[in-house]
Amino acid sequence: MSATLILLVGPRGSGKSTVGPELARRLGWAFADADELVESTAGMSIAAIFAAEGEAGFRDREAAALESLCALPNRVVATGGGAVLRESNRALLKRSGFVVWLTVTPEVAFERMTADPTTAARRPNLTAAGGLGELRELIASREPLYRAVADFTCDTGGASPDAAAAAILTAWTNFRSTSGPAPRSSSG
Ligand SMILES: Nc1ncnc2c1ncn2[C@@H]1O[C@H](COP(=O)(O)OP(=O)(O)O)[C@@H](O)[C@H]1O
Ligand SMILES: O=C(O)C1=C[C@@H](OP(=O)(O)O)[C@@H](O)[C@H](O)C1
Ligand SMILES: [Mg+2]
Repeated sequence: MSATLILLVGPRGSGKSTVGPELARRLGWAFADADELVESTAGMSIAAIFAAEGEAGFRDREAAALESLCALPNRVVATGGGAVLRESNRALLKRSGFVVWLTVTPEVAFERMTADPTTAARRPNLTAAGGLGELRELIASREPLYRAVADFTCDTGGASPDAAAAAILTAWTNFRSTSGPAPRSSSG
Protein backbone atom coordinates (compact mmCIF):
# COMPACT_ATOMS: atom_id res chain seq x y z
CA MET A 1 0.00 0.00 0.00
CA SER A 2 1.08 3.58 -0.63
CA ALA A 3 1.50 5.48 2.61
CA THR A 4 1.36 8.89 1.01
CA LEU A 5 -2.40 8.75 1.15
CA ILE A 6 -4.39 8.98 4.36
CA LEU A 7 -8.02 7.95 3.96
CA LEU A 8 -10.59 8.97 6.55
CA VAL A 9 -13.61 6.72 7.02
CA GLY A 10 -16.39 6.76 9.58
CA PRO A 11 -20.02 7.68 10.02
CA ARG A 12 -21.76 10.93 9.17
CA GLY A 13 -20.83 13.52 11.75
CA SER A 14 -17.63 11.81 12.88
CA GLY A 15 -15.64 14.78 11.54
CA LYS A 16 -13.92 13.46 8.40
CA SER A 17 -14.46 16.66 6.39
CA THR A 18 -13.31 18.81 9.33
CA VAL A 19 -10.32 16.84 10.60
CA GLY A 20 -9.08 16.13 7.06
CA PRO A 21 -8.04 19.69 6.12
CA GLU A 22 -6.31 20.18 9.49
CA LEU A 23 -4.38 16.92 9.07
CA ALA A 24 -3.40 17.86 5.50
CA ARG A 25 -2.20 21.27 6.69
CA ARG A 26 0.06 19.64 9.28
CA LEU A 27 1.50 17.27 6.66
CA GLY A 28 1.87 19.92 3.96
CA TRP A 29 -0.32 17.72 1.75
CA ALA A 30 -3.41 18.43 -0.33
CA PHE A 31 -6.89 17.67 0.99
CA ALA A 32 -9.77 16.22 -1.01
CA ASP A 33 -13.33 15.41 0.00
CA ALA A 34 -14.98 12.64 -2.03
CA ASP A 35 -18.43 14.20 -1.50
CA GLU A 36 -17.22 17.52 -2.89
CA LEU A 37 -15.79 15.78 -5.95
CA VAL A 38 -19.07 13.94 -6.50
CA GLU A 39 -20.99 17.21 -6.30
CA SER A 40 -18.65 19.18 -8.54
CA THR A 41 -18.56 16.40 -11.15
CA ALA A 42 -22.35 16.04 -11.14
CA GLY A 43 -23.03 19.76 -10.91
CA MET A 44 -25.61 18.90 -8.25
CA SER A 45 -25.79 18.55 -4.49
CA ILE A 46 -25.87 15.06 -3.00
CA ALA A 47 -29.51 15.60 -2.05
CA ALA A 48 -30.29 16.46 -5.70
CA ILE A 49 -28.39 13.36 -6.93
CA PHE A 50 -30.45 11.17 -4.56
CA ALA A 51 -33.64 12.80 -5.85
CA ALA A 52 -32.69 12.39 -9.52
CA GLU A 53 -30.83 9.06 -9.53
CA GLY A 54 -31.58 7.39 -6.21
CA GLU A 55 -28.98 6.15 -3.74
CA ALA A 56 -27.62 3.72 -6.38
CA GLY A 57 -26.74 6.61 -8.67
CA PHE A 58 -24.93 8.36 -5.85
CA ARG A 59 -23.01 5.18 -4.93
CA ASP A 60 -21.81 4.77 -8.53
CA ARG A 61 -20.60 8.37 -8.56
CA GLU A 62 -18.98 7.91 -5.15
CA ALA A 63 -17.07 4.82 -6.35
CA ALA A 64 -15.77 6.75 -9.38
CA ALA A 65 -14.69 9.68 -7.18
CA LEU A 66 -12.84 7.33 -4.81
CA GLU A 67 -11.05 5.67 -7.75
CA SER A 68 -9.74 8.99 -9.00
CA LEU A 69 -8.77 10.32 -5.56
CA CYS A 70 -6.93 7.14 -4.58
CA ALA A 71 -4.68 7.57 -7.62
CA LEU A 72 -3.22 10.84 -6.29
CA PRO A 73 -0.25 10.98 -3.87
CA ASN A 74 0.46 13.19 -0.84
CA ARG A 75 -3.16 13.71 0.02
CA VAL A 76 -5.65 13.36 2.83
CA VAL A 77 -9.01 12.13 1.55
CA ALA A 78 -12.27 12.43 3.48
CA THR A 79 -14.68 9.75 2.27
CA GLY A 80 -18.43 9.78 2.78
CA GLY A 81 -19.91 7.67 5.57
CA GLY A 82 -21.15 5.00 3.16
CA ALA A 83 -17.92 4.60 1.19
CA VAL A 84 -17.26 1.28 2.92
CA LEU A 85 -20.54 -0.30 1.78
CA ARG A 86 -19.17 -1.70 -1.47
CA GLU A 87 -16.60 -4.45 -1.23
CA SER A 88 -14.76 -2.96 -4.23
CA ASN A 89 -14.43 0.38 -2.40
CA ARG A 90 -13.15 -1.34 0.73
CA ALA A 91 -10.50 -3.18 -1.31
CA LEU A 92 -9.52 0.08 -3.03
CA LEU A 93 -9.17 1.96 0.27
CA LYS A 94 -7.23 -0.87 1.87
CA ARG A 95 -4.64 -1.07 -0.89
CA SER A 96 -4.34 2.68 -1.46
CA GLY A 97 -3.22 4.13 1.85
CA PHE A 98 -3.34 4.45 5.61
CA VAL A 99 -7.00 4.13 6.57
CA VAL A 100 -8.20 5.97 9.67
CA TRP A 101 -11.62 5.23 11.18
CA LEU A 102 -13.09 8.20 13.04
CA THR A 103 -15.56 7.03 15.66
CA VAL A 104 -18.35 8.90 17.43
CA THR A 105 -21.52 7.96 19.28
CA PRO A 106 -24.80 8.29 17.36
CA GLU A 107 -25.96 10.93 19.85
CA VAL A 108 -22.93 13.19 19.34
CA ALA A 109 -22.96 12.64 15.57
CA PHE A 110 -26.66 13.55 15.44
CA GLU A 111 -26.08 16.71 17.46
CA ARG A 112 -23.27 17.75 15.09
CA MET A 113 -25.31 16.96 11.98
CA THR A 114 -28.30 18.90 13.25
CA ALA A 115 -26.11 21.97 13.82
CA ASP A 116 -24.23 21.60 10.51
CA PRO A 117 -25.58 23.88 7.75
CA THR A 118 -24.36 21.47 5.03
CA THR A 119 -26.61 18.63 6.24
CA ALA A 120 -29.65 19.56 4.13
CA ALA A 121 -27.67 19.41 0.87
CA ARG A 122 -25.20 16.67 1.78
CA ARG A 123 -26.98 14.17 4.02
CA PRO A 124 -30.34 13.01 2.69
CA ASN A 125 -32.13 10.40 4.80
CA LEU A 126 -31.02 6.89 3.84
CA THR A 127 -34.06 5.05 5.23
CA ALA A 128 -37.66 5.86 6.04
CA ALA A 129 -36.71 6.21 9.72
CA GLY A 130 -34.40 9.24 9.41
CA GLY A 131 -33.14 11.09 12.49
CA LEU A 132 -31.29 9.61 15.43
CA GLY A 133 -32.87 6.16 14.97
CA GLU A 134 -31.52 5.90 11.45
CA LEU A 135 -28.07 7.02 12.55
CA ARG A 136 -28.00 4.38 15.33
CA GLU A 137 -28.87 1.69 12.79
CA LEU A 138 -26.29 2.92 10.27
CA ILE A 139 -23.48 3.11 12.79
CA ALA A 140 -24.25 -0.36 14.16
CA SER A 141 -24.58 -2.01 10.75
CA ARG A 142 -21.51 -0.35 9.24
CA GLU A 143 -19.19 -0.83 12.21
CA PRO A 144 -17.79 -4.19 10.96
CA LEU A 145 -17.11 -2.61 7.56
CA TYR A 146 -15.15 0.29 9.06
CA ARG A 147 -13.26 -2.15 11.30
CA ALA A 148 -12.37 -4.31 8.29
CA VAL A 149 -10.52 -1.47 6.53
CA ALA A 150 -9.08 0.51 9.45
CA ASP A 151 -5.34 0.72 10.16
CA PHE A 152 -5.99 3.13 13.02
CA THR A 153 -9.04 4.21 15.02
CA CYS A 154 -9.52 7.68 16.47
CA ASP A 155 -12.45 8.59 18.71
CA THR A 156 -13.58 12.16 18.00
CA GLY A 157 -16.39 12.28 20.56
CA GLY A 158 -14.52 14.20 23.23
CA ALA A 159 -11.73 15.50 21.01
CA SER A 160 -11.37 18.73 19.09
CA PRO A 161 -10.57 18.45 15.36
CA ASP A 162 -7.03 19.67 16.20
CA ALA A 163 -6.53 16.93 18.79
CA ALA A 164 -7.84 14.28 16.41
CA ALA A 165 -5.50 15.52 13.64
CA ALA A 166 -2.54 15.41 16.05
CA ALA A 167 -3.35 11.83 17.12
CA ILE A 168 -3.63 10.68 13.51
CA LEU A 169 -0.37 12.39 12.59
CA THR A 170 1.43 10.61 15.44
CA ALA A 171 -0.01 7.24 14.39
CA TRP A 172 0.93 7.79 10.77
CA THR A 173 4.45 8.95 11.70
CA ASN A 174 4.96 5.82 13.82
CA PHE A 175 3.64 3.68 11.04
CA ARG A 176 6.00 5.25 8.50
CA SER A 177 9.06 5.12 10.73
CA THR A 178 8.65 1.55 11.89
CA SER A 179 6.96 0.17 8.77
CA GLY A 180 5.30 -2.06 11.30
CA PRO A 181 1.79 -2.08 12.66
CA ALA A 182 0.44 1.30 13.77
CA PRO A 183 -1.16 1.69 17.20
CA ARG A 184 -4.68 0.48 16.70
CA SER A 185 -6.58 3.17 18.55
CA SER A 186 -6.56 6.54 20.21
CA SER A 187 -9.04 8.51 22.26
CA GLY A 188 -8.29 11.49 19.98
N1 LIG B 1 -14.19 17.04 16.89
C1 LIG B 1 -15.27 17.79 16.70
N2 LIG B 1 -15.83 18.44 17.74
C2 LIG B 1 -16.93 19.19 17.56
N3 LIG B 1 -17.56 19.39 16.38
C3 LIG B 1 -17.04 18.77 15.30
C4 LIG B 1 -15.88 17.95 15.42
N4 LIG B 1 -15.61 17.45 14.19
C5 LIG B 1 -16.56 17.95 13.37
N5 LIG B 1 -17.42 18.75 14.03
C6 LIG B 1 -18.58 19.45 13.45
O1 LIG B 1 -19.53 18.44 13.13
C7 LIG B 1 -20.16 18.70 11.88
C8 LIG B 1 -19.94 17.50 10.97
O2 LIG B 1 -18.54 17.37 10.72
P1 LIG B 1 -17.99 16.82 9.33
O3 LIG B 1 -16.52 17.04 9.34
O4 LIG B 1 -18.77 17.39 8.20
O5 LIG B 1 -18.32 15.27 9.50
P2 LIG B 1 -18.32 14.11 8.41
O6 LIG B 1 -17.56 14.61 7.22
O7 LIG B 1 -17.65 12.96 9.08
O8 LIG B 1 -19.76 13.83 8.15
C9 LIG B 1 -19.53 19.99 11.34
O9 LIG B 1 -20.42 21.06 11.62
C10 LIG B 1 -18.25 20.14 12.13
O10 LIG B 1 -17.90 21.49 12.35
O1 LIG C 1 -23.53 7.90 5.44
C1 LIG C 1 -23.71 7.98 4.20
O2 LIG C 1 -24.07 7.02 3.52
C2 LIG C 1 -23.46 9.29 3.54
C3 LIG C 1 -22.64 10.21 4.17
C4 LIG C 1 -22.38 11.56 3.63
O3 LIG C 1 -21.03 11.96 3.91
P1 LIG C 1 -20.50 12.36 5.40
O4 LIG C 1 -20.17 11.06 6.09
O5 LIG C 1 -19.31 13.19 5.14
O6 LIG C 1 -21.61 13.09 6.08
C5 LIG C 1 -22.58 11.57 2.11
O7 LIG C 1 -21.58 10.85 1.46
C6 LIG C 1 -23.92 10.98 1.75
O8 LIG C 1 -24.94 11.75 2.35
C7 LIG C 1 -24.04 9.52 2.19
MG1 LIG D 1 -17.97 14.73 5.17
